[in-house]
Amino acid sequence: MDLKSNHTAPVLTDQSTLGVHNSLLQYSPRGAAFSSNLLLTIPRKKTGVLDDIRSSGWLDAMMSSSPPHKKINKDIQNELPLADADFAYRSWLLKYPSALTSFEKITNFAKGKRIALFLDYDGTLSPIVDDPDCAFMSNNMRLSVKKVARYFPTAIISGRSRDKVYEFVGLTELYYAGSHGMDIIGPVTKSACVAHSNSIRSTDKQGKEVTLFQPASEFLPMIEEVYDSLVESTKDIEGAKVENNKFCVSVHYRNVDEKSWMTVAQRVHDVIKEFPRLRLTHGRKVLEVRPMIDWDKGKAVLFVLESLGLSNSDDVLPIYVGDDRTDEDAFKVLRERKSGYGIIVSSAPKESNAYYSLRDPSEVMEFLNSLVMWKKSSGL
Ligand SMILES: O=P(O)(O)OC[C@H]1O[C@H](O[C@H]2O[C@H](CO)[C@@H](O)[C@H](O)[C@H]2O)[C@H](O)[C@@H](O)[C@@H]1O
Repeated sequence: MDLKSNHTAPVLTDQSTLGVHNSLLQYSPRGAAFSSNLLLTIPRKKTGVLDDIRSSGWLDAMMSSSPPHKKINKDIQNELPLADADFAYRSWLLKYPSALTSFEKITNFAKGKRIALFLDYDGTLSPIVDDPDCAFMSNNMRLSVKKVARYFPTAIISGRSRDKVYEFVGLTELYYAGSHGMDIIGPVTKSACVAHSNSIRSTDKQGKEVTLFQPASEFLPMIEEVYDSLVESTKDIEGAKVENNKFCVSVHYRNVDEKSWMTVAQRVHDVIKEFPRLRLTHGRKVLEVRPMIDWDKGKAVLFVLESLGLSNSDDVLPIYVGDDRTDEDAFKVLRERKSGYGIIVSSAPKESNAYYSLRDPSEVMEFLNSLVMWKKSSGL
């Protein structure tokens, strides 16, 4: 990869919200009707590091950060018996209808429009597994993504490093955005050049000319440093794993005994307090450390649409499918634009900015296959 640019990062402007350091702010749902654990609190007082961690809601967020994927007899988030959990899920479906049962409605709306597809990776195209290095997507899923990309421009928008997610997906016909959209590779088009002054021409692994956009490139040395510090400071916590996602770092605690989650939070807090230009967000059993810039998956979606010449257009229908809190930024952008649909992938009720839902990656695959069938049969 040929990288020459020295970009200036778009600066996050809401750092002083409620006078709280941004690293202590996290995704706050619109109002958790089903799971009160999802209501995250903002620290009222800061008398010490441990107080910060307890009162900031880090632990609450860590507890509620992912539905269980192994235990099937209980909804651990609410400790509801199966029948109640099922009832809660069915009630939730009234607010976020299944994209499969609403398929006709979606395609009716898509008539005469060009669909642009955005897919998150972990938990959307591949099931959540204990070892992040083994989150492989199935061959059937790969085939479905390949087919759908023949008909609709398709981009993967992941928190992973772009190289890693490409390694997992392995399809050259897609656009890729890694590090929560802070590392985007797309086609060389006229609109890509004007899409953002920070875009540069580069070459991909196949030697093809591409447009590269890395709004946080100035943070690379800092991310390397924080990665090394996090590895060092968590090395004695059994099960903790630190992943370098190039422009952000993930600290996984899925395999850490729950009794030590506080220690994980404490160590991460201790490290990032030395880096005031970094912030922390919560994912599924993962703490994500990233640059404090005004860029997220939502901005990445707009960037890709613009690069492809598909923005500002009434005849484009963007669809974004994702399962995590960081995907909410993209759902929100589509909702605010009043064009396009967010589809949340979840087997448990949770508040979202999405319009529709799918239960798990197997339903995502069914949805992608249905899009292909619809397109073929409509002869459009
Ligand atoms: O935006 P995404 O593509 O969804 O990436 C978000 C994070 O995904 C990965 O972690 C998650 O999936 C792992 C594998 O199933 C799982 O072990 C982990 O608990 C999940 O949080 C990835 O490893 C992270 O770096 C991404 O930030």
